[in-house]
Amino acid sequence: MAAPMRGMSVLRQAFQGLVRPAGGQVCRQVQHRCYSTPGHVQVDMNSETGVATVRLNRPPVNSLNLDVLTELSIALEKLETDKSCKAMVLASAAPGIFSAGLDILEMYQSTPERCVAFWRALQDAWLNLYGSRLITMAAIEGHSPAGGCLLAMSCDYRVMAEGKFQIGLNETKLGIVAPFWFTDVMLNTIGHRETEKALQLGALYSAQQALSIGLVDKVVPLAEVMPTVEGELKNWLQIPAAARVITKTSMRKAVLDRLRSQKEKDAQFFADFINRDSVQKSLGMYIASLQKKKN
Ligand SMILES: CC/C=C\C/C=C\C/C=C\CC/C=C/CC(=O)SCCNC(=O)CCNC(=O)[C@H](O)C(C)(C)COP(=O)(O)OP(=O)(O)OC[C@H]1O[C@@H](n2cnc3c(N)ncnc32)[C@H](O)[C@@H]1OP(=O)(O)O
Repeated sequence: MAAPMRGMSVLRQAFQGLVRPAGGQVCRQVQHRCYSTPGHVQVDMNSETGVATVRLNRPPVNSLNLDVLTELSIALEKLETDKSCKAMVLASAAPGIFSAGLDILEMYQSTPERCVAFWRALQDAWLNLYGSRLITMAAIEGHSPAGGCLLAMSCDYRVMAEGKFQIGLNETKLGIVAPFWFTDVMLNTIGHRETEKALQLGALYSAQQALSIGLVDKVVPLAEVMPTVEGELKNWLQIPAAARVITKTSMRKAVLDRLRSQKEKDAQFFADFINRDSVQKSLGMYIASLQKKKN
């Protein structure tokens, strides 16, 4: 195993295949490169098709903490600069869940410094995903509330499993407020009227309801989600890449620039907002209600 290089995090080196982290695997084959680390984001690059599958892997519910968001950002950056990569499928390695959204424990009784670091990691992951040159598709094989919904909406296309799973920005139900850039992405996805209702109510939609308002693009049985994504990708891959990328960039630029121009202010605002007594009280009650559900 190569020794870690100075000035470069072990995590980043692991993703670049330079070190083999303890307990992890870095496998290189002719057609597939899998970057499997003890971390929470698995990347499988098919070099024959140019399609990478990125799986969130933080059981039980893929809640997004500082580590997951940092790993996701690094994985996306790496794929962005990989000339052989044309498309990325965002999926989950945990059954029944896409992502439960932000890790609520990162927002509850945390320090202001940790809150700022956590929020910066979320901003970077989102900027990398929403601003990606790649074709991005979400394979939603389970629940996808809040931050999970943000990730899915930030892709170019969404296929969701039918059944009991729900998707939506439910922040108000936790006593918190969807940040402006979450709102912007939802506005771009389902339009003003539906967003206004969805955000005020903190609505969580079934797959069929989500389809009817345009929050997802296709609903299929669970086992068909991945094959459907792969089929749809074939259409997208036929479009000349430069024309598609310019179109995507021009449509998303204003929303991306809005956050880019005020990242630090946004992070400070989050830390201040989340540490308000009233917000902490709401979060505490929400955490208790999640635990009570089980008893
Ligand atoms: C004026 C102001 C203007 C602007 C605002 C400025 C700033 C913005 C401020 C704040 C915005 C912050 C944005 C937040 C976005 C988010 O993503 S918040 C997270 C919201 N997520 C949820 O509400 C999901 C909650 N979870 C569930 O509903 C269920 O767990 C789910 C349906 C996903 C799965 O159900 P099930 O399979 O039955 O699993 P369990 O419920 O049994 O859960 C298993 C264990 O996981 C724990 N858990 C679940 N979700 C989370 C989570 N998001 N974070 C941390 N932990 C989670 C759950 O408690 C169980 O733990 P246990 O086994 O009991 O220890």
